[in-house]
This record gives sequence, C-alpha cells and structure tokens, in this order.
Amino acid sequence: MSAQRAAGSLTDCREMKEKNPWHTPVTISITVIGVIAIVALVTVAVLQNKPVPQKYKYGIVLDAGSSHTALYIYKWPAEKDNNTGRVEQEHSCKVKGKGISSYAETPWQAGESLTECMEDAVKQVPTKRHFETPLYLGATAGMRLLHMENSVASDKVFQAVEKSLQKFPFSYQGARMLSGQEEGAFGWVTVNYLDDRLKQGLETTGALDLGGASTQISFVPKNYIISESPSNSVTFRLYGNDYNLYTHSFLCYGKDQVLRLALAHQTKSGPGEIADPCFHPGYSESKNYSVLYDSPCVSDRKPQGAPVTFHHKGEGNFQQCQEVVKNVFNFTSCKYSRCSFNGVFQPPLHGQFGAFSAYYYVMDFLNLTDTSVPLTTVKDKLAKHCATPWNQIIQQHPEIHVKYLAEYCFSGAYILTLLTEGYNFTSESYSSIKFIKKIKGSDAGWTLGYMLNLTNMIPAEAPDSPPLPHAGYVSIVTVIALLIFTLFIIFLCRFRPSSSKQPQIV
Ligand SMILES: Nc1nc2c(ncn2[C@@H]2O[C@H](COP(=O)(O)OP(=O)(O)OP(=O)(O)O)[C@@H](O)[C@H]2O)c(=O)[nH]1
Ligand SMILES: [Ca+2]
Repeated sequence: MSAQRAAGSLTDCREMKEKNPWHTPVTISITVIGVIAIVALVTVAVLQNKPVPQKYKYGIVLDAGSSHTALYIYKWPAEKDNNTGRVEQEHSCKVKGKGISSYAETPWQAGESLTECMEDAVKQVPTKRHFETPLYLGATAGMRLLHMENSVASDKVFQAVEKSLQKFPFSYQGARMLSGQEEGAFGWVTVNYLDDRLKQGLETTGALDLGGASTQISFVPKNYIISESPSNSVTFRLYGNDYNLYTHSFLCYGKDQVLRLALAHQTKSGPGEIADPCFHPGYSESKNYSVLYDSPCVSDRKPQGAPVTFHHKGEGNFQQCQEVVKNVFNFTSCKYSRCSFNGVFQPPLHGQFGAFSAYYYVMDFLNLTDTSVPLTTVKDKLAKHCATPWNQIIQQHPEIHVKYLAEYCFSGAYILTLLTEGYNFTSESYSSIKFIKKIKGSDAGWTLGYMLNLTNMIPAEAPDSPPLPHAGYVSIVTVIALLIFTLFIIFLCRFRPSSSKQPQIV
C-alpha cells in the first residue's frame, strides 16, 4: 500500500516536471541559492568546531629534597587550564650532586647546582612561552632539618637559590619550604589527579612517600572523624566533591635518617665497631662519627668519648635487622583513640595505596613490587638477599651505585617494618599497596599537586561541560541541513513557483 503511494508520488512529481519544467530561471536561482546556503551552513559548522592546532602552556617545579633536587616541567593545552587530567609531565632533570641543604656552608653553590637543569628547561620550553611559565621551588625535609639546626644558614641557602633562579627567563614564583602536611597532601592530589579520580569523583587512592629525611602517609579514612587530631586533617573541595584527608609527615623517618638512627642505636653497644645485621656479610667500611651524628635527628644520641671513626661491618641477618629497625619506633604512648607510632594519631587504613619515591626504588630493585605475593614470601626473599655475601652482590650488580647497593637490605627491612608495624598494614591489606614510579608518564610525588594548587588548576566546583561534543554538533547540523535540502526538493516538485508556469498557447 505505501509502496503504491510512493510510486504514485514519484509519478506525480514526474508529471508535474513534464508539465512545469524545473529549469526556469527562477527555479534554478532558488535551487542554486538553497544549495549554496546549505553548503555554507555545513562548512561554517565544521570550521567553527575544527580543533585548532594544540598550543601548550608550561609550568616548572623544582623539588629540593634532602638527598637531591629534581626539576619537573609540566604542560597543558593552552585553552583548557581548568580541565582535569590534562596536565602532564613533559620533562624532568635530576640536579647533579646532593640536596640544597647540604650546601649550608657554601650557599652560593646551592644556587649554582641548579644551573644545568635550568638551562635544560630553557631549551625544553618554547621561547615564546618563557615569560609566562611559572617557576616554583619547594624544599622538603632536608631544609626543614637545616632550618631547625641553623635558620640563618637555611635562609642563606634560599637566598642563593632565589638569586640563581631569577636569572632565567621564566616567571619566578618563589622558593619556599613546604610543611610536612603540604608535602603529604600534594602527593595525594598528584596521585589522584593523574588517575583521574578527582574529576570523576571516584574513591581515592592513599599516598605513601618515602624520602631521604621524611616520610608521608595520606589517605581518606572511611567514616572516621579526624578532628581528634586537627593537625593531621586537610580538607579539599575539588570538582564539586569534599575530601577530608588524613595526612602525616614523619620528620627523621626518611630512609637516610632512619639508617642514622639505626646505626646510632647500635653504637651504644660499642662505639668502635658496629656489627650490623642490616648489611651484607663481608661488608666492611670505616665511617666517620661526625658524619653519622651530623643531623638533628640523631645529634643528641652521640656516645660520650666516641672515637673519630667506627668500623661498620655487615652480618646479613634479616630477623635481627628487623629488631634493630623496630627500635627506631616508639610504640608505647598514644593519647588518641589509635596511633601509628611515636604517639601520632592514625585512623584505620582505608582503600588502595600508591607507594612511591624510595618505596619504589627499593622494592623494584628487590623484585618485590608484586604485592599479591604473600608478606611471608616477601620477608623470605628479603632474608635471602640480606644473607647474600657483599662481594657477590657487587658482582651481580656492577651497574648500580655501591651506596645504593649496600643499603637495599636495610631499606627493605625498614619499608616492611614501617608499613606493617608502623602504619598497621596487615598480611591482607598489604596487597592494597601498589609500588609506583609514574602514573600515565608523570612521576608520582608532591610537585604536580603543588603546581595545580598554586595555579588554581583544580576548580572547587565541577566545570560546565559543553552541551555537545564536537562530533555531535557537526552531525546534528549536517542532519538538519540534509532535512532542509530534502524538504526543499519536495517543495520544488510539488509546489512549483507560479513564475515558472509556461505561457498558455491560445
Ligand atoms: N636505589 C635508589 N635510590 C634512590 C634513587 N634516587 C634516590 N634514591 C634514594 O632514595 C631516597 C629517597 O629519595 P627521594 O625520594 O629523592 O628523597 P628526597 O626527596 O631527596 O628526600 P625528602 O626531602 O625526605 O623527601 C634517598 O635515600 C635517595 O638517596 C634511585 O634512583 N635509586
Ligand atoms: Ca621527596
């Protein structure tokens, strides 16, 4: 029935055309104008929405850590400062030498040490963006310790660093010391930003950062009020969601300072020699007492009448090493409902955790990043590593720096003790930890979160999304144009303009 009707319409159209040919001047003009209008409409729609070639903005953050300084360059599309998941690490540069706090006696060298990486940054960032690229330096536990020890010296280091950074063509935004709370909270922001958890309002991941001089733990507890210890609470409103974050930074519990604490604990038994279960059998080094105790973390523990040097000798005994490491924690006093260690409040652990910096370096070397492996197996493997003779270890890893190599047994024991005895991870919850270095190409650490915060790149409220994506917009305009075109043809067929009527022959 409908087919018959359709066939009928076609015949009508044909008949009408025969009676009233379409190629009259007026019909041709209207058709041409109609087609041009439709083509113009579609072209404008496509061109209007065509993505312009990407232009980027840049930001630079220097992480002045206790053991070394690293420079990170971030970039994001110029027209979308406010959108999440778009800022990514473009480049990084490891500053040669030690951290800036080690230049307390020669502050100008702290500034000088940054020059090479800064010159590298000048090449990495397009010249026309230099002047608008913000440049920040944040210093962490090394400078906190120096400030405690000698605030004049730490001020001088900052002045030298500032002088050096201002020589470069970027928009210098200042060099300052981060509080432990900021360091923990920005590490948490980085991890969750890179994982796209904040914008999507997903359950967040906790952050575990192990540095040389301090260590941070940050997570959103489940139904737990942090208010019993306000100094551990940080609140954020990000993309329309409220986060009540627990964070704590343990100064002196970075792995280099804990090694000092462990050695200091062992020197009590006999200041001339330390038979250390955390170092490999056959390891033997003469070390300087003044270097060991040259830190506010241990300076009050220096034994009376200690000789200039001590003999540091490895024993390679993981069980005994764990006992030594446990001694650096104080589990006795807690004035809160619950504590991690040293009387510090900690709510029950919750959710997944990302563990980065030295957590990753150490566990990656030991081949222990797979947390689905039971904790008992992890400990067995570590015990085997610790018991391996030092000369064998050196032979097996000629490419690795000897200082790092000698400390993996100790560092592994410290990491496991910190996680299980310190933070109370159990055999089950241990598997919720992921040892990570990078997320989607960007290093895990506080620097990205710090820059996002200072540049206001994470809005408190969810940004308005465009009503239609580009493709949807173009498709709709095209469909409407085709519809208009079809209606126009039907109109031409059925309702021929009167001016196109042929003159009647009488
Ligand atoms: N094995 C190994 N250790 C590393 C490497 N890079 C740094 N470390 C050590 O890992 C520890 C932590 O390093 P970072 O995370 O850079 O510490 P930091 O930022 O200098 O110190 P904080 O100011 O306490 O955060 C230090 O003891 C470093 O010496 C590496 O590539 N391999
Ligand atoms: Ca650090």
